[in-house]
Amino acid sequence: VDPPSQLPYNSRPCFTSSTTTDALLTNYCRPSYLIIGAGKAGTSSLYNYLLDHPDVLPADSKQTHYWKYDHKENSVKSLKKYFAHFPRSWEFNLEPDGTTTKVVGESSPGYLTDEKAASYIKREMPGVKIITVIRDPINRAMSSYRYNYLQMIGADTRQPTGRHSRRRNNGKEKDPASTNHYSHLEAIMSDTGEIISSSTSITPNHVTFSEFVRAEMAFLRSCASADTKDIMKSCLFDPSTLDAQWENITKTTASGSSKELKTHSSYLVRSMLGRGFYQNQLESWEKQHDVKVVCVEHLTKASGGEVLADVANFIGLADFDFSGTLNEKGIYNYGSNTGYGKSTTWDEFERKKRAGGGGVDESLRRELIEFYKSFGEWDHFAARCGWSSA
Ligand SMILES: Nc1ncnc2c1ncn2[C@@H]1O[C@H](COP(=O)(O)OS(=O)(=O)O)[C@@H](OP(=O)(O)O)[C@H]1O
Repeated sequence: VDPPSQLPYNSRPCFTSSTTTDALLTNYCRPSYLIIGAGKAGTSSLYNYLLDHPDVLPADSKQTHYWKYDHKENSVKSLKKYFAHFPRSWEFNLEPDGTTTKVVGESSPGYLTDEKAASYIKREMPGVKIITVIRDPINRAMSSYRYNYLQMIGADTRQPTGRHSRRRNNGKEKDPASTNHYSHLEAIMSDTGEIISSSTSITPNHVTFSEFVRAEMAFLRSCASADTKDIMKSCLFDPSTLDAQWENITKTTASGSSKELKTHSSYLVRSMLGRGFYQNQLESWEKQHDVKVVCVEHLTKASGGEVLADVANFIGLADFDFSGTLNEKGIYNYGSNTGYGKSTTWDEFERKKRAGGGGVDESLRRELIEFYKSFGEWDHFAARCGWSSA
């Protein structure tokens, strides 16, 4: 447990006429904490759990992705657009000197992969507390495969799950064949927990998990610079290397060209393993910010409350008893019950787990552990988070 922290901005998150010369920003308030990722590692749960603290106010949405997409504008007008996602000063119970114990935050998983975001955030919100939730990278990759690939290429029977799916059909009619096809797969996934990696016979035109990760391993091995092994810089930021990886998937999978590759979240699919290089991504953040790393494996019904108390302490909040939070709130964005504000009860979660399936084949898992080890990534967090190395 770290020593208690101070709230950012000397407890003055809001711009008042005495703290800003920019009339446009008056009464707007800055987030005091950002959950920067990792995607599919439990960011929705952490965001929603923290809202239990009486001094944490909700933003208008869990994620804005502002610092990833809009920061280039770099104008007061654009900043105002960002701060408009958060409550205004009158909701913060400001003291006459502008201080408050209340905070607001947001949770945009795309920030972690973007070292430029680290600098922009530092410039505009110095002292903001940075939180990352991480997860066994192989389980994270499987979750991403289901959500960013399987669901996206056939997201027809679901509620919208974010900006990607809202864009998906451009308002056009859905293809009835694909609706039937994937609703069948989804039914199988959610009802019986059938193993996805062996479901080729059900959906012969989708790329399997094993095909994806094998292609990505080959790609990352070939482009990561041998001495630094810095995969973020060498492999994931250059669109041309990503295109090469895409082609590689088509070449290396049997009848690859007839498989359905296109999805609106293609970047996320192309970096299913890459986004599990947590330490590599965190380096640029840790140089500039106070960073707290949380293992999702510790966010259990039994002891998740202590982890949350530690996170609250890190933000600078007053002590609060989170022991009932996880039990009450359940697990957010679980399995096919996707949605940043959608939760699944622990009983349901346990039932699905007992039903089994959907996991990663043992020998492939061993191969992936060796892969992460060869870059020095696995050993960084495996013991601390309790990832199974067997
Ligand atoms: N408390 C707790 N313990 C264990 N696992 C948990 C917990 N909370 C969320 N999760 C799992 O995290 C996955 C969702 O992650 P995110 O909310 O970050 O996804 S997203 O990137 O915002 O779409 C999603 O993983 P999958 O179910 O494997 O897809 C959730 O089940």
